[in-house]
Amino acid sequence: MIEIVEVSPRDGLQNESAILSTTAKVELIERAVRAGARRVEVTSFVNPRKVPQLADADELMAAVPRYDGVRYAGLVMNQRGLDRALAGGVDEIDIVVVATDTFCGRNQGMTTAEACDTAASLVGEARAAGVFSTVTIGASFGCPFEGEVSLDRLDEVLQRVVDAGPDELALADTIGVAVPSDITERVALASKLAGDLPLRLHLHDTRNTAIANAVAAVQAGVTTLDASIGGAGGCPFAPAATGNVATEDLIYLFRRMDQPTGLDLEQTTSAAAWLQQQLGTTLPSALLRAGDFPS
Ligand SMILES: CC(C)(COP(=O)([O-])OP(=O)([O-])OC[C@H]1O[C@@H](n2cnc3c(N)ncnc32)[C@H](O)[C@@H]1OP(=O)([O-])[O-])[C@@H](O)C(=O)NCCC(=O)NCCSC(=O)C[C@@](C)(O)CC(=O)[O-]
Repeated sequence: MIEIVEVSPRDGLQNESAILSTTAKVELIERAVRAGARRVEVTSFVNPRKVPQLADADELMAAVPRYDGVRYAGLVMNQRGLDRALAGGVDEIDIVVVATDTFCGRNQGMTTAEACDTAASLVGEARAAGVFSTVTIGASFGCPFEGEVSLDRLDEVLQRVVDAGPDELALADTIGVAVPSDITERVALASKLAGDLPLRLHLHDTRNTAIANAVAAVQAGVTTLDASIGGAGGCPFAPAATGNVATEDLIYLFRRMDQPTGLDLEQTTSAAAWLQQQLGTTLPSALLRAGDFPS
């Protein structure tokens, strides 16, 4: 079984010029849940001046309906964010550490080492509160400011993140530069350092490699992948960022590879069409353009 974590309400919306209402965000989450999503990253608890698209995180948490077996995650990067996420009743927190100092500074005003220290403290507090934690390492495959991220650098960051003790580790291809051989190599490194810690991949499709990378990830033993309805998304602090791999494109891929995801393709594609209309933009999803096969 491939587990797809739906990130459209957070990553999908954070870089859009249109700001959806809280009601529309709730509808997006409900549509994802109706399509079968069981883990949804619903928002982020960051400085609202830096990411105005998600400034209503507290209101959203108060408004979103809860369903048995569905876990809601919130992105946090500092103590204030954790406090808000816990007050909102998230089931999971996702903490970000960016692998290069330049990008980490632009994203969250810290060096990578400071972000690792912060992550360790946030993980500890989340665990004490009974909340599951993931640490996502941004720019694990390349940085828009520093270029290549060496294996040695990733090794160093991975060790510090593993020492922080999260429940799950994620490698992110923030600017969509990875190719399948990079996935194989870096998943092997993470698996070696992380032991039994569950590993998740967060792929952006900036250079049309995300589907190939998803196949490589599964072949390397990763069974949890992030994806976004319609392929919406991108990091506002990375120049020319584009969206995540589209959820419906992964559902199609894995269905034809006889690897169930538990997600409904028709409902997900219909959610993508709805989201496209809400955002007033053309989303990059292939299934939205071409339709299912056989139809
Ligand atoms: C990290 C912070 C929060 C540090 O926040 P900061 O602004 O550097 O912190 P500060 O201590 O200088 O505070 C400045 C103001 O922000 C407020 N503030 C401070 N923190 C919070 C908070 N949590 N919630 C609400 N307000 C907050 C704080 O109260 C203060 O308000 P003022 O006194 O000026 O009125 C900030 O730099 C920030 O918001 N950065 C945005 C980072 C972000 O959202 N990036 C995009 C998501 S990461 C991503 O996309 C990558 C990922 C995960 O998808 C994987 C991948 O693809 O790589």
